[in-house]
Amino acid sequence: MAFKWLKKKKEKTEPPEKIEEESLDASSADEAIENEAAGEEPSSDDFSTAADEPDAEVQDAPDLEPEKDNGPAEKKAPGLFARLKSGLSKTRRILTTDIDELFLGKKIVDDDMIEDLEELLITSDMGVQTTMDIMERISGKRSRIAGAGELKRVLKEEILAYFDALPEPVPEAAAKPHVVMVVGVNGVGKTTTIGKLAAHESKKGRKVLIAAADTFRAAAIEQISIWAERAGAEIVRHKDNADPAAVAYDGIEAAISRGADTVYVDTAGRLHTKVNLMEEIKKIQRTLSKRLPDAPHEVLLVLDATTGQNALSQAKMFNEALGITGIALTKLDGTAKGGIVVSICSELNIPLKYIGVGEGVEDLQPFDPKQFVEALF
Ligand SMILES: Nc1nc2c(ncn2[C@@H]2O[C@H](COP(=O)(O)OP(=O)(O)OP(=O)(O)O)[C@@H](O)[C@H]2O)c(=O)[nH]1
Repeated sequence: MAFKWLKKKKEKTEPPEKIEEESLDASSADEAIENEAAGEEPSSDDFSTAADEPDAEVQDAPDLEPEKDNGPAEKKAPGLFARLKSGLSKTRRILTTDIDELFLGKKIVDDDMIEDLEELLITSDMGVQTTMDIMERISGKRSRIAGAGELKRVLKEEILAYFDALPEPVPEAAAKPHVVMVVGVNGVGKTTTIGKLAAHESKKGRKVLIAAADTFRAAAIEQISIWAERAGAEIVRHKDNADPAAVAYDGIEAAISRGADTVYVDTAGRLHTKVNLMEEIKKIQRTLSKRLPDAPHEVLLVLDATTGQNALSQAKMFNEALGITGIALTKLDGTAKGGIVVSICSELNIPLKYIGVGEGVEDLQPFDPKQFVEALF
């Protein structure tokens, strides 16, 4: 494909900023769908009223009010899907509206339509390579595509094929304690993701311990302590600027002696291009395996969807350094570029485990390929 649309791009009347603004309205419209979701409790996502700062270095979880039951699974599922749809509304608005428009006044897929579709996929951040790949396969099927609905169905099929080809994720209950080291660049949502995962685990009755190994930023220890308290998890923390590997070691030690099921190791955000910081994180990983062979069982890389294709280079470098076993992709609700999910799955051979579609606890969801494509188109 020659990407002829690049030449035409300047002629377009609607700049991306405009699309984002309009999409905000779509987002609120989708909240209505969410509210309709049968029997769903709103998630408790206000963490501003946190309890006092803990003073002991190793702390027990406080007794918290048990969380409200969201009802039986069959009630919960539509609620989660509605959240997913709501979170992906910016991307969906671009993909579906524009695909519908492609077919206005036309009955068959012509060359112009192929070019426009190519542009659409690139705009949603599916990446050049993945887009070319998809377009080649769609071109081969164009005689069978007679309308927008059929085109969306074929696109869903093609995208699902990437998801199906991914390796199986690490099973969660295989080791006790199951040690999860959480890594990523600054501000992608590592701490928040740990907080949400810890809350889910605790809710399932599993004993969770968090090692606050992000000792670089004073506020980070406070932030993770608040999440731990909220989730009913225990926390191991040292003073600011302590050796993060020592915190990680003490975390595993405490988890073994207390019979914790899962340990999350929070690490400081670091640029994947800074050699010394990448060496530091490798040291944390080695230290974990010294105390517990095979640990960390999971190296979870958190990526921010709003950074687009840059997320791919982050993933490649973290993977080279540590061997990433799973990805959590956050902030899909903040972008019209949700196509990055497809790009990540097609270009990296790493399971996408979780996606973040909002700030509430329930907005971090296990990645479900079928639900994702349904929510996308
Ligand atoms: N809208 C939205 N915001 C999110 C999501 N996940 C995380 N955030 C927000 O992203 C911001 C940064 O999250 P943190 O968890 O502090 O990020 P971090 O990676 O731990 O940051 P550092 O420790 O500084 O590297 C916070 O304001 C979170 O609420 C998401 O899925 N959607």
